[in-house]
Amino acid sequence: MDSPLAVFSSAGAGALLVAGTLYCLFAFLLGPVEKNSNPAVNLSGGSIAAGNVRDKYEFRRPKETVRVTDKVPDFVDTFYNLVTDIYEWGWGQSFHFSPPVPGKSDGEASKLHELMIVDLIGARPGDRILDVGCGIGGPMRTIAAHSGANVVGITINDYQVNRARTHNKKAGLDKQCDVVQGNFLAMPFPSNSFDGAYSIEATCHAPKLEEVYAEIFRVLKPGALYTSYDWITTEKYRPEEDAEIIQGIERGNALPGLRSYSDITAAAREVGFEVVRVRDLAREPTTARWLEVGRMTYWRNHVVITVLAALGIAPKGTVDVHDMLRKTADWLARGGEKDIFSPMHMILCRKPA
Ligand SMILES: C=C(CC[C@@H](C)[C@H]1CC[C@H]2C3=CC[C@H]4[C@H](C)[C@@H](O)CC[C@]4(C)[C@H]3CC[C@]12C)C(C)C
Ligand SMILES: C[S@@+](CC[C@H](N)C(=O)[O-])C[C@H]1O[C@@H](n2cnc3c(N)ncnc32)[C@H](O)[C@@H]1O
Repeated sequence: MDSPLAVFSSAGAGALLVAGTLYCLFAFLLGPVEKNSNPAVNLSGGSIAAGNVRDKYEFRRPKETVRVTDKVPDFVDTFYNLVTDIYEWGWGQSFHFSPPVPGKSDGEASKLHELMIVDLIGARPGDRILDVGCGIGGPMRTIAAHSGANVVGITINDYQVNRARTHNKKAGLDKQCDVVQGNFLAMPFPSNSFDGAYSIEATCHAPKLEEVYAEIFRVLKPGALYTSYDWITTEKYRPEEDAEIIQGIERGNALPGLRSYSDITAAAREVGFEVVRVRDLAREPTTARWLEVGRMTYWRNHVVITVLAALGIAPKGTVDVHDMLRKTADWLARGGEKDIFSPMHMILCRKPA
């Protein structure tokens, strides 16, 4: 007969095995902890009450992209209420793409892409830098920590302001990083008050690019630099063949209409900027490596969200939003593969001294 100690230790080993298996399954389903500063159990509708998420999603699902100029900021705000938690959970704290860097992980490549901005605009300790359309502040924290500059971010979405402030505090950067809710088409900042500015994949939400550029121009000090990574259609885009792909991208990302690469330089010059440099950072390699959402990842996330929504932990409607994002990812990949679309068209401008 087994000694009581032996029985106890084999039961203990069994329990440990079950616990270990459950933990691995849980970690597999919810994703790696370091990536998910926002675990799946926190998925919400942003500032929209959980019970209203489905109605709001129905509201923002028109077949046509919203093009009525004065409705765009509200529409974009609703969009970010619906997607912010899913983005943070499934992508991270930086809501943008980045070119792959050989030998570096996706996270490292994303940081390098953000750090390039420090060099481009020459951000230095003590400078006051503006982040136009800051999301939940991933890039802001990287740039502030690396450069020693103070960064002020603006986003239309109140929920993102709260997330960004929480993360700034956690990172010990709340003295250097400030976030305000507001419309980048009419910013609550005095003229000539920033030493530099940048925007990452945000000005594509502006119905008229000249309007947001004019605001950035106004708040920059003379001689200061502004850089933008923006979404554009490339010279290979043929509306008669490719319109469906571009409309798919616009619909799934709350864009009022993608602009051609040539419109970017024209808009910058129109508001008075000197254009210093222009480069498409997505052109090599030509495949859409910047959007590799594996099928396994999608299905894992789909299962997690479906279960959480069925249990009433995630709001009803989250499954629809997630499904919409998967379709969006397909349109983005098709646009990238055909080389008719880039999310990383870089422009560097100076406000004349
Ligand atoms: C600049 C913008 C957003 C760019 C990207 C951050 C997001 C564009 C598409 C998003 C995603 C698509 C698929 C999702 C996936 C189905 C889910 O399981 C996990 C999250 C996704 C990967 C999600 C993450 C963010 C994007 C890549 C726009 C709005 C101007
Ligand atoms: C794709 S996210 C990019 C966020 C951030 N730049 C990053 O890379 O993590 C676009 C951002 O632009 C902001 N935005 C869009 N339209 C805006 C507007 N009219 N005024 C202020 N912010 C706006 C959104 O709220 C969101 O924070």
